[in-house]
Amino acid sequence: MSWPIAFYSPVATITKDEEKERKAKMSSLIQRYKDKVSSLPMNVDHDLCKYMGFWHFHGFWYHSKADFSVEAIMALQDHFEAQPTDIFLASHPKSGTTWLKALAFAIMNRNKFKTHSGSRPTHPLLTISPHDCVPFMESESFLNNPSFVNGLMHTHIPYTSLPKSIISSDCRIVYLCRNPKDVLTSYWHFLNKLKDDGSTPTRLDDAFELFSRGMSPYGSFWDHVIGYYKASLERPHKVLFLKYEDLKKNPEKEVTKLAMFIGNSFTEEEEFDGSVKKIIELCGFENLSKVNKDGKQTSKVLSDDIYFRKGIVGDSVNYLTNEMIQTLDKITNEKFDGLNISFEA
Ligand SMILES: Nc1ncnc2c1ncn2[C@@H]1O[C@H](COP(=O)(O)OS(=O)(=O)O)[C@@H](OP(=O)(O)O)[C@H]1O
Repeated sequence: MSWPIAFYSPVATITKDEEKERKAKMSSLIQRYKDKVSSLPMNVDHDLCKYMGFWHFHGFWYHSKADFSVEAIMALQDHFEAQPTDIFLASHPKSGTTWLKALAFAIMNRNKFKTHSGSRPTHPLLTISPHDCVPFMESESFLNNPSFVNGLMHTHIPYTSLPKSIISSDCRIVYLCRNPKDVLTSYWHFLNKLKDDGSTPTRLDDAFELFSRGMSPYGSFWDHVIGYYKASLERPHKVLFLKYEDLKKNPEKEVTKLAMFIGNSFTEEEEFDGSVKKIIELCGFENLSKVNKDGKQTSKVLSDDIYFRKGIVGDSVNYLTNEMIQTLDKITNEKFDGLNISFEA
């Protein structure tokens, strides 16, 4: 079966009729995958699945309430054709995706848009969300209209479940990893922000129990990290492994590394004239959270401000109990045993 439309179409310009036709074909294709998804195993063995159900697919868990993603992954696996020049940003949810999107977009488009000048600044990151600058592959809007600039896309798909062409085309992948305790803390806050309809908030100990059993969207968190980490050792020129904590601690070094890896190294002049610092500032939590603070847009599923909370390292100590911290540290030590992955916080 071939994809009903040309799937790879950078910044496609299509007519309204073509768009309508594309959507109709896409929803019938997705419907076929929905039938497959309904036969996947779920975490029904657990009390919490009443309000936090997860499908199990190719060794990872996917939130059943956001069930579109599993169909989308199946569709992408069967039909997505990556190009060798594409750049894929990858992360487990709540690991700093928004930040990575902003940085990669700003680096790749630094000669195109103005951040500061006497005239009106034109940089998209001064007015719109990083999520609108870099599309999320397994989303409905991307599948319906796969347009993007510079071949830059983001995915949460685990390495072993990526569409095969992403590996075989030899394109580059940047993975951002974060301390699991902060990932859980961020995810739990996010879950409850989603419930601004007054429904019962998710309790932290419930979120903790599921997370530590590997049940987070695209989890287990640890297996997600291990997949990309090992790939970065096997294919260092094609897979770059970054850490949120390193970006916080030494942003210039990490941003320079990122720019070099994606083929947009800073020139000596740029390093000298403060260009790296300007990008870091533009993509910093302070600036982006300000730009995206009035995020309630009716046309969007999620508001822009939902991706910004504190943006710091180690906030988990303010929420997790000592017992939770010890359990997560133990899992992390066991899972990452023999791997050079560690976190300060
Ligand atoms: N620019 C910048 N710098 C540093 N940190 C940032 C930035 N933007 C977002 N954040 C923080 O990242 C957390 C959200 O994670 P993600 O962006 O991965 O979320 S998502 O997966 O796209 O839904 C979430 O972390 P917590 O504050 O710990 O909840 C955000 O605040």
